[in-house]
Amino acid sequence: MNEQIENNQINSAGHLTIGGCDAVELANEFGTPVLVYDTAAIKTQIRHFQEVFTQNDVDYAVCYASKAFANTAMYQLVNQMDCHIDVVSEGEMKMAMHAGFPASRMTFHGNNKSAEELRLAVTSGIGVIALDNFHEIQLLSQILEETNQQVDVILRITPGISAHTHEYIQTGQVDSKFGFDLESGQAEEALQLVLKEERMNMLGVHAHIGSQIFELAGFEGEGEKLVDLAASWEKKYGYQTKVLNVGGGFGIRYTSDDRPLAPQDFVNTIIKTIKARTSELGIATPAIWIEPGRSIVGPAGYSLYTVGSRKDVPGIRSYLAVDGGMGDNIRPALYDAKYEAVLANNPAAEAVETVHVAGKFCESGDILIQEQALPATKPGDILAVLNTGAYGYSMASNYNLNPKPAIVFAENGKATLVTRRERIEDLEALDFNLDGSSN
Ligand SMILES: Cc1ncc(COP(=O)(O)O)c(C=O)c1O
Ligand SMILES: N[C@@H](CCCC[NH3+])C(=O)O
Repeated sequence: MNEQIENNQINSAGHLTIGGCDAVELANEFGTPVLVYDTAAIKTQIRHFQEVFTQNDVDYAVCYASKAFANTAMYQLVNQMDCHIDVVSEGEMKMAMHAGFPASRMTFHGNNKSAEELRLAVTSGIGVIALDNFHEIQLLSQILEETNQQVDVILRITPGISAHTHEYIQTGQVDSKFGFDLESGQAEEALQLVLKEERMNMLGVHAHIGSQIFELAGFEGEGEKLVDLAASWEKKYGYQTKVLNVGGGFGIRYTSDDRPLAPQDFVNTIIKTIKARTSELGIATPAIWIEPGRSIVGPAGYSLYTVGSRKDVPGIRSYLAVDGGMGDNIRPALYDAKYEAVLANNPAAEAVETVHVAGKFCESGDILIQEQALPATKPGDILAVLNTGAYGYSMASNYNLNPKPAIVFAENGKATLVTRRERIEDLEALDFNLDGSSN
């Protein structure tokens, strides 16, 4: 049996359970593809992050990076857990506020925030704006003047650290579209500008070195660089950094071969690194903020699909097709990301063959899993792809006009539909006829 499944995740019917709910019954009730979250797992991970800060006795904020997965219920859940959130668009900001999430606990990120987005942020009382570039400092300055507002800001810097992860998801290295470069003095120039802005309250510094990182070294280097920067700014400008936001990026287990540290262990090391360096340099330890996305929602998510057709290419391989694919999970096609699946209607059955799990999209690259050992399957079986909670739904598309899946939250044997399946009518509603009339 797949070692990522717990023994207590198989019920008396021999089916996989998620949050105490029978996965086959969930598939029957809500249809497939459906994305199911074990919400207890989300809460437990958030608590682990919170505990590691309290154990180390530092001021902190756990800012859930909502780009990893956002819907109304998720914003409400993280609000209940006293998290902050990171938002990167008008859409994320508006949905979070609509869900009742207070703007004061939001950090607004992005490398090309529009004037409208910045205006919405400041007039809604956004907690923090993460300044990313010189154009934005100027734009925000005008908007604050025009709206007669004040705002807390942090400077996003690129610390020049290349974390060992897929090139597309590295963001902290020097050659990055995000943030102010440290080495060339851009970050310091940005500080000088912000300190002159009476309507901007300089809260601190932010860095994010990449995503799905397994090694500690990058985070240690990041922590040290941020403290060194804070110390040098204090010495030179008398400016005391109140917040060091170290971003997210804590790697998770996708396949049985992955052996990451527990996410909170990365954070423990970051906290210890920062405390040691601040004490060495004789400055106060600022509050430490983290922005985990993947580690909060990734392992909690399961994508349920129905098995359909099959193609056996003699002597080469077999393709087992499911009713979703790159439209609901682009990661294998985009990053060559690896996943594992289990047969939800019999997860304990012995594997008898290795197949390619193919999606239904018109693209040869629409292969969800390259090599998956599985028991014998037949059309109608339910396949559960594991650890699909992060950057699946949030990067979903309507390629081939396939509607996006439904989302269900499961906990203590109770399943709640939190996002209904998209209907083709939802997409048609955006369109007009050829002559421009309503259709
Ligand atoms: C600024 C920022 N913070 C946080 C995250 C979340 O990263 P992860 O989901 O890897 O924890 C990202 C995405 O990589 C990001 O760009
Ligand atoms: N979307 C990426 C991570 C990038 C995060 C954005 N900074 C993934 O699926 O792994």
